[in-house]
Amino acid sequence: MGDDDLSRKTLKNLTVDEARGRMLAGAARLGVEEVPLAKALGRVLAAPVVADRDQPPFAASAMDGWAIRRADLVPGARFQIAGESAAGQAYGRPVEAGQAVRIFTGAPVPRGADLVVIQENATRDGDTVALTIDRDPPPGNIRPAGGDFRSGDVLLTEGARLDAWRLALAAAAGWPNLDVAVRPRVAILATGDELVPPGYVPAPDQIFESGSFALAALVEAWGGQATRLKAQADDRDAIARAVAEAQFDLLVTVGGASVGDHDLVKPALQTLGLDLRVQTVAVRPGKPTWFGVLEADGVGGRPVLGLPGNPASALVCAELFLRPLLAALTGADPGLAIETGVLAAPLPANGPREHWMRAARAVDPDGRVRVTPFSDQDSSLIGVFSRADCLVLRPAGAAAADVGDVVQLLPLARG
Ligand SMILES: Nc1nc2c(c(=O)[nH]1)N[C@H]1C(S)=C(S)[C@@H](COP(=O)(O)OP(=O)(O)OC[C@H]3O[C@@H](n4cnc5c(N)ncnc54)[C@H](O)[C@@H]3O)O[C@H]1N2
Ligand code: MOO
Repeated sequence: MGDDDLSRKTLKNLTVDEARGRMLAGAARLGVEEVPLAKALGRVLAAPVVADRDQPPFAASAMDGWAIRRADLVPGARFQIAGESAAGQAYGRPVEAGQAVRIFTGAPVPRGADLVVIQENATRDGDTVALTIDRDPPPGNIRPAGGDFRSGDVLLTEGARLDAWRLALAAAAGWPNLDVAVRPRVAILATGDELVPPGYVPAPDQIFESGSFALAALVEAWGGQATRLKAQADDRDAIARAVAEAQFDLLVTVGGASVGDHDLVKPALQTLGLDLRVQTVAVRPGKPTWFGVLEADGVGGRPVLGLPGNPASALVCAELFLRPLLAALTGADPGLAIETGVLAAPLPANGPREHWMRAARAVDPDGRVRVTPFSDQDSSLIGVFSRADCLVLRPAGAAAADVGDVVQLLPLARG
């Protein structure tokens, strides 16, 4: 067998890992741009965020009360009130022996003071205050300077996806703008004579197009900019024209991936110079999933992911392949966030294709995640998918499994 025959043969029936490896092989961050912090949600950091100041920048009071020198606190002690330290308005002088400074939560603790007595334990009388505590709070109700983070600390690393808490950390470190990966432009093309957009009147042999809506939503959630191209009929020239006119960094097609007479997406893209890298995958659902690179423009090639038309096939393979691709194109970790659970229902032995079953999770009173795969796993069922919150992995050739067996699962981010 020549090299060409060998490589062509091995494009078919690839394992999920092999297929993903081929898809990720040439995928790297597309570019970097600076965005204001308030616009950075969901973006992937292209440079670390480093603190250039301690937080808090001063020893700060954790409570509303009175700052004193701990050694002065003897039974029956009464203190001279020397002034006030509020958040944003520090008391400028040191606390002397026998003095107390009125202090509020978040305010700088004046030099000399090493204890804040909460105001519930104080009795003020004119210029003096009597203080008592029954229990000495170990850190003196004082938060040390740099207790949250210190100048020089790496707070967030390159490749981190910005969520609410990471944005708060960058803001707390004083960063108004962040360097982030450019969002890949992802064009989504549905194909099929039978498809009409929601809102149109379908002929009796037509159905409403749904795949591109779900895929666009996933692309946006996973850090890309989605454009839904106008769906095309099963027409090689029309498909090729639509792709040739579109602007994208990554093309995702849905439908027309299989071997039928009307499955024309690959042949259409081959007229545009498609270099096929994955032809089929040993996965259920989603066997006809394919991947290639459009090299017609001679600039290194733009990736194309071909998803099957069956909704469950398209959406399972989006999780397995599209999400990692988008991660790689933005410099984020392309790994799947696999978790484990125990089966709440028995499963039969699996066939030769790795099976990702639509399933629902629940947490036991004892804290174990129990997972129930839906009984009907047909790849056409949108209703089942809409009730799933995870995919259970059944490895190729897995033996029958019982209630209580541990399985791997991929959580779905539900709204
Ligand atoms: N002889 C064989 N037939 C089939 C094979 C095979 O290996 N040999 N594979 C089967 C598998 S597995 C799958 S999955 C499907 C997928 O094939 P296609 O990608 O070509 O999908 P279509 O034929 O275009 O559509 C399948 C199904 O999904 C509906 N569809 C398509 N696009 C959309 C959309 N955007 N929104 C909603 N629904 C969509 C379409 O109407 C069909 O019902 O092929 C098997 N056949
Ligand atoms: O792979 Mo198809 O997605 O089984 O129906």
